[in-house]
Amino acid sequence: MGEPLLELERLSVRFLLGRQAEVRAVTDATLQLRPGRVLALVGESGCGKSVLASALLGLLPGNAEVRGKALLRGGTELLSAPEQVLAGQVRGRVIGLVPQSAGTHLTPVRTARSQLVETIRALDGPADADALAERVGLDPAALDRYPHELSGGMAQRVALALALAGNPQIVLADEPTTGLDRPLVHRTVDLLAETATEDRAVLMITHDLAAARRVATDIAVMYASRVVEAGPAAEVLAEPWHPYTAGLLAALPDGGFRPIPGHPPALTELDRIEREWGCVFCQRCPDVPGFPPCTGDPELIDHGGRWVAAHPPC
Ligand SMILES: Nc1ncnc2c1ncn2[C@@H]1O[C@H](COP(=O)(O)OP(=O)(O)OP(=O)(O)O)[C@@H](O)[C@H]1O
Ligand code: NI
Repeated sequence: MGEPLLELERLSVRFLLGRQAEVRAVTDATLQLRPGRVLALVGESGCGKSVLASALLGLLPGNAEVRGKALLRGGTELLSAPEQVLAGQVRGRVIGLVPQSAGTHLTPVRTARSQLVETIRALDGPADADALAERVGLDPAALDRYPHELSGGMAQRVALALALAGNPQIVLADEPTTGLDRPLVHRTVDLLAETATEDRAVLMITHDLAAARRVATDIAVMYASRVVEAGPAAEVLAEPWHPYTAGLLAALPDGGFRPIPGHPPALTELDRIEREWGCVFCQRCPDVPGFPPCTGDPELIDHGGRWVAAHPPC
């Protein structure tokens, strides 16, 4: 496997809310994104996925406290890089973003083409608008439409073309399939997966485990700010080691529609919960039978390329 394009080392984000209240949104996230790979970052709403993405792009609000490292191949450390570097060298050029609800990010009064051409120009992109359209499976003639004239699937393709305009090595897609019907979910994630090539990787943030199963080569499962399990997607999804991953799978239609009882803890309570219980999932853990007891250690441990916290394989 190639050298990682992006390596996160203990990336942590806290939001300071005043009066000593803190939201622990991301805790010690350690991940590698390698060329040719599609890494799905999955987990329930509110577990910290989008905050992690915003941290990489330098788009967090002023009350965020960020720790750890996010190293790009070539040496740039994103978390300490000045805004000038992120704006001029990283966003769009090394990391292309496919935003949630793609259509709403397009300017309504201009054609898709004029927006794509402008983006290509601003990023000194190597491909022209028609070539980018072809690459994402869009008829170049559709670029001459206004956003309201594009179907949901076309708008997704335009968004992906915009993300690819600066020929980035990393495509970061935050919930690219929200609000789409199943066939369109499939088309969108397939298209994303196709952009992962020998020199490019995709980081796909989603709570849609079925979409992740369809295209991800690697998966990282987040719960209450922490990555609790990570590894090759096929292995993790066929035989999860963490009871939370198992719980997510059981909640899928083909897993029997059995949602995990209870709710994730409030992110303001995580410090206390970890002091008391060791692991943030323990309060819901006993509800998943058939797993060895929790060690109470929230650290993600590497077992030969598969990573799991608190629940080592037996
Ligand atoms: N500026 C902020 N100040 C305080 N808390 C914040 C701020 N931004 C986000 N949060 C909190 O951080 C937590 C993680 O949010 P995040 O958006 O990363 O979740 P997510 O996993 O992406 O969920 P979803 O699937 O709903 O997008 C949430 O509890 C959210 O309320
Ligand atoms: Ni546990």
